[in-house]
Amino acid sequence: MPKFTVAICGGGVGGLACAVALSRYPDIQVDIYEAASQFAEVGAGVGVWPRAWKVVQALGLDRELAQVAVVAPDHRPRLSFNFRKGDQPEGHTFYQLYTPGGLVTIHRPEFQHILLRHLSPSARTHTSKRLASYSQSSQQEPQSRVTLYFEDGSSATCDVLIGADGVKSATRASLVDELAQAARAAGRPNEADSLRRMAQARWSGLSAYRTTITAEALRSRMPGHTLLHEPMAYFGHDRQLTAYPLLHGKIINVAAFKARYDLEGTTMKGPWVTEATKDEIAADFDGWEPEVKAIFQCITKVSRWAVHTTEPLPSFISGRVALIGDSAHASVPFQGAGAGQAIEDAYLLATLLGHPKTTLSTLARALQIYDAVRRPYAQNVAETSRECGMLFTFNYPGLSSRDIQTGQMAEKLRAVAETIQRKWSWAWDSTLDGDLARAVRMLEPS
Ligand SMILES: Cc1cc2nc3c(=O)[nH]c(=O)nc-3n(C[C@H](O)[C@H](O)[C@H](O)COP(=O)(O)OP(=O)(O)OC[C@H]3O[C@@H](n4cnc5c(N)ncnc54)[C@H](O)[C@@H]3O)c2cc1C
Repeated sequence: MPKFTVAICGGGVGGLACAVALSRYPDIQVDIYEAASQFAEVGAGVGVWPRAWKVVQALGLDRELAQVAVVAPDHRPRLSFNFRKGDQPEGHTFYQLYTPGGLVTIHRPEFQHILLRHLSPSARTHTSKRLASYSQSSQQEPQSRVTLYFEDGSSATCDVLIGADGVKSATRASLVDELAQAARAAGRPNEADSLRRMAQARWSGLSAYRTTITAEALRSRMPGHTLLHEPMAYFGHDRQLTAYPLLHGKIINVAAFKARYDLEGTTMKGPWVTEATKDEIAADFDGWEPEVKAIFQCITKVSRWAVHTTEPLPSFISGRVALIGDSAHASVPFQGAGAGQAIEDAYLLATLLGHPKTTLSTLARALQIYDAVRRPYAQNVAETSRECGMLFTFNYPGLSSRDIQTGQMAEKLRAVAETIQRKWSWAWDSTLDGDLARAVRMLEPS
């Protein structure tokens, strides 16, 4: 007989990492509800920094992942990313971003297969189950349950619901509605109105072209291309391109961004993901250096994503419901941190739920601790990701792109790079261990 049941809504990296982390506790029954008809990831890469990689190791996934990932040798400090100013005919490398601990780059579908393989046999997966909303009793009694309502008309119940349903999260919409109702009932109508606005994701003003190319194609176009050996980040005004090798260097992940910060926060009309052509991307990066042009020439298929984010929520939890990953804190991807943050949320929440002190009657407390420990950190990472995006595209306050085009270029670029290095230091100078220990201490007051 399980001590309680957990429903996870969404089988992306966050939801599956959470299910794998909960699989360590045989007394918790896990059900995963995924909207798609099968578990499928976008055929792109994901970079994982040391903080999240340590969680991957704790979950016992690292050996299998190392077979398919590009891992820094022995995880020793190394120079990881070359920063190059790319919006001119002759590229100019202005910085080498030092990434102590290294970056692990993983092909997303392989990552998902490995997570699925590590689910406990008792974890039940349900596909074609798109959550519409949920309800729960406002009285937090041990026997109160959460009811999930799916778009196909069916429903399910659980003791805890974890919303891992990404940036368009239906769980977040229901949770924000609960928080707004509570604010209104407490006589805070203004707070209720601003909460309601947080239910939906907002366009960041960024479009991301996402694709992979083969190293073979790139080698035949430009045998000495830097990307054949090292990750690259190319910078220009309102444009940025990050690329790195995957699958032991056989393929190269490419993410090219176009910024319209004047449109940040607006509502995007039409689909968020559309097909694009290599001519469109080449036109957006017209005048860029030959290395960048060579990348575009190798493209066979490319899609364009309108990158959406969420406003900082005042809570990731409500009663017996918790949000993790992009449903809680979707950010722009300029620190390569969204998936890593989802993995950290998943691991910390699962550790609290699996702890012997957590029972049906203390569930709400475990969720409160999750919120108290994870929310400030994850929201800070989302904010620094936004700042890095502005630096990458030379839109940072006090940073004029004219300065960069003209005489003061070297000095300004170095300042940009050093700021980026500083803003990324969270990724390699800290671990989740301290937060985990603090969370467990809060569960076990002396
Ligand atoms: C261009 C780009 C590059 C990026 N690069 C990196 C990187 O290098 N490193 C990094 O750490 N992060 C990166 N990210 C961010 C990362 O992709 C996300 O933060 C991460 O995928 C979030 O994981 P998640 O599980 O929370 O959500 P998702 O991966 O979006 O998964 C959500 C799941 O929920 C399902 N779902 C949705 N709605 C429902 C519903 N109503 N009911 C049931 N299921 C539902 C979806 O089908 C999906 O399977 C990048 C993002 C972009 C756009």
